[in-house]
Amino acid sequence: MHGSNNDFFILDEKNLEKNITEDELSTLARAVCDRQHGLHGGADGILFVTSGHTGVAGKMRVINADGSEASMCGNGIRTVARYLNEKSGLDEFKVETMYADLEVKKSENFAPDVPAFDAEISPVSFDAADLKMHIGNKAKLIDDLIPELSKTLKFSAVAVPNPHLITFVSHDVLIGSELGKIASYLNNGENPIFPDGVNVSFVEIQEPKQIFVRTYERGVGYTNACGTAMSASSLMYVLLHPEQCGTEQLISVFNPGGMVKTCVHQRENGSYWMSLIGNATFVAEVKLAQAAALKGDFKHVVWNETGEQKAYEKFAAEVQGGSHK
Ligand SMILES: N[C@@H](CCC[C@H](N)C(=O)O)C(=O)O
Repeated sequence: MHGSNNDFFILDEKNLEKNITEDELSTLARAVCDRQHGLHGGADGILFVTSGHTGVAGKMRVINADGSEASMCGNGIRTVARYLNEKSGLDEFKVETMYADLEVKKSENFAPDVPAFDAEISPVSFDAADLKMHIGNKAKLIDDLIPELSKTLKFSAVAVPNPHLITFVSHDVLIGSELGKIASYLNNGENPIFPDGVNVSFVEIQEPKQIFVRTYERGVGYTNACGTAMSASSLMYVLLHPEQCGTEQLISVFNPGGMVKTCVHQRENGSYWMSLIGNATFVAEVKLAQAAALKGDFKHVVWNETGEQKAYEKFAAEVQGGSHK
């Protein structure tokens, strides 16, 4: 499945041949997601679906391509929402994630045969402790320089709740090599600023209420799109450019894999949350033996295409023609 071509394998615990250990889940993610030797060209991660606690339709765990676990995945939760919607028949329900039970609902199709879902992205925090960010004794970072990374770019850090570092750039910087340089350093596991890594996004404002987000993800690398990054970027856009866009206004967020819509909300207590609305595309139904998959042996995989990708590609080509990419 994918959201904006940010692709995943959904693995439902109910379909396992036998219980999987934490180490095996991580090994499986590395094996199936590998872009060279993985399953059908690999993926950005595994979304592990379990039943969850009372009051939710299911629980989503996010295992990155490198086997690490993330607290949230914005594009992923829409595909899990669709998966659970088709299993339960419910159009609106909650999904348990690492830190919160999040509201999801079926949305209007983005285009013919391009089903879409709307997901709550929350909780939001700017605190260095939540971000596991160490920049001197700074408690937060909003539109500020990090001289070790760049003499000119100003960064903002926000957890939604996975950590994001965001900077607004020109078109040339957006498509240049600086994102890769900065993000690979911050995700090398040795740097003192984000020792646990961080998702890094370069954002171009294309016109009022329209941005383009390019992301290098922790645990993955360059991705077609990152839903939490697009939500975090929308929040920073509203906070830093209130003259262009406020809360409760729809934002078109373009990315290398397509386009989503976001909306920033503020609760009475001042805290923020975002709606992330975008496609939830099922590419194929896949069957493979558990033991073979763990060894990275995909010779006997059964891969049945749904046929949905064609409609998505038509939609993506149309919307990308409409962005200023
Ligand atoms: N692609 C996701 C985010 C996945 C997790 C991320 N790599 C992390 O480690 O925080 C999204 O759509 O939000």
